[in-house]
Amino acid sequence: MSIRMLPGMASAEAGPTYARVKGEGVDTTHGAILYLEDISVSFDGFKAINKLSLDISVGELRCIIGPNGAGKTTMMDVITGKTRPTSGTAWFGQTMNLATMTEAQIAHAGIGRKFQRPTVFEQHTVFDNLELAMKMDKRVAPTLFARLTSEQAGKIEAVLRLIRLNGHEARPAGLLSHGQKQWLEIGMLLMQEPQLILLDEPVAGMSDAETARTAELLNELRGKHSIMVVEHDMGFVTEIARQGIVTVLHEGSVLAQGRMDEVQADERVIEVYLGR
Ligand SMILES: Nc1ncnc2c1ncn2[C@@H]1O[C@H](COP(=O)(O)OP(=O)(O)OP(=O)(O)O)[C@@H](O)[C@H]1O
Repeated sequence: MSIRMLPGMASAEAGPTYARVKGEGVDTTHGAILYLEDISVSFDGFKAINKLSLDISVGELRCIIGPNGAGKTTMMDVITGKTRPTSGTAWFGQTMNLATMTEAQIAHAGIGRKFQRPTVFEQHTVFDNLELAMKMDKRVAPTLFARLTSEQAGKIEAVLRLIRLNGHEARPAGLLSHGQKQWLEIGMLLMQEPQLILLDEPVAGMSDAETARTAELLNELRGKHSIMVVEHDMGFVTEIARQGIVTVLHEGSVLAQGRMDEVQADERVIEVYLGR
């Protein structure tokens, strides 16, 4: 991460920002869950994001790639309300203007983000982590110590299978491998049923086998959730992009967009990656 901190800024890794509840009232009648229009972000006059426009369709798995410093993290910070755009607009569905919402309101509306570094509750078991994530929903907080309904238990079971941690549910999360912790955190996001999931470098630090399993996991989520994945690992991106759109960011703008084979063959993309 090439993030320079300015006084008063919160750390990008400050902690989990889970979407709290399934988004209600997200108007996706025109088919898009997210619209970024002409977004710019300046830090002391330096344009980290420069007139960026991008939209994500409902159920799409969009991969975002780009060299270091391209503005990928800053873009996610704008979507989650951590950084305010200097100009431009960001819409969640047709009607929610993200620029007027706080980080907590955006999370509550249904945008869930997973940071690069896993932030699971290490002392708690895998099962408890998933249960706690589900019960962070403020509306059910009074039932924090109540028994799970069979529907809730079934949901946890389904997520455990999906994240390949069935059989590990009684283990303290602190004893999991790095990859397993990342899957658990994805599971915790899923428990909250976000409308849009943002994953920041999900396979960073994973073994090849863990990376392959993460690709399988994301392929299983395809079509069921709207997901934006920022990743440097091109093999992984190729696995999950399939025939979908890959967006290449460079100097804060969209440099190229298309299928993975198309963007990989694009001279401008080759140039920024190889620095020719
Ligand atoms: N808080 C900040 N203050 C000043 N400059 C910043 C700040 N955050 C990011 N930048 C700069 O903005 C540019 C974009 O950074 P950003 O972290 O969004 O890029 P990135 O594409 O996520 O890079 P990487 O792949 O290395 O994580 C970089 O030049 C970075 O140094």
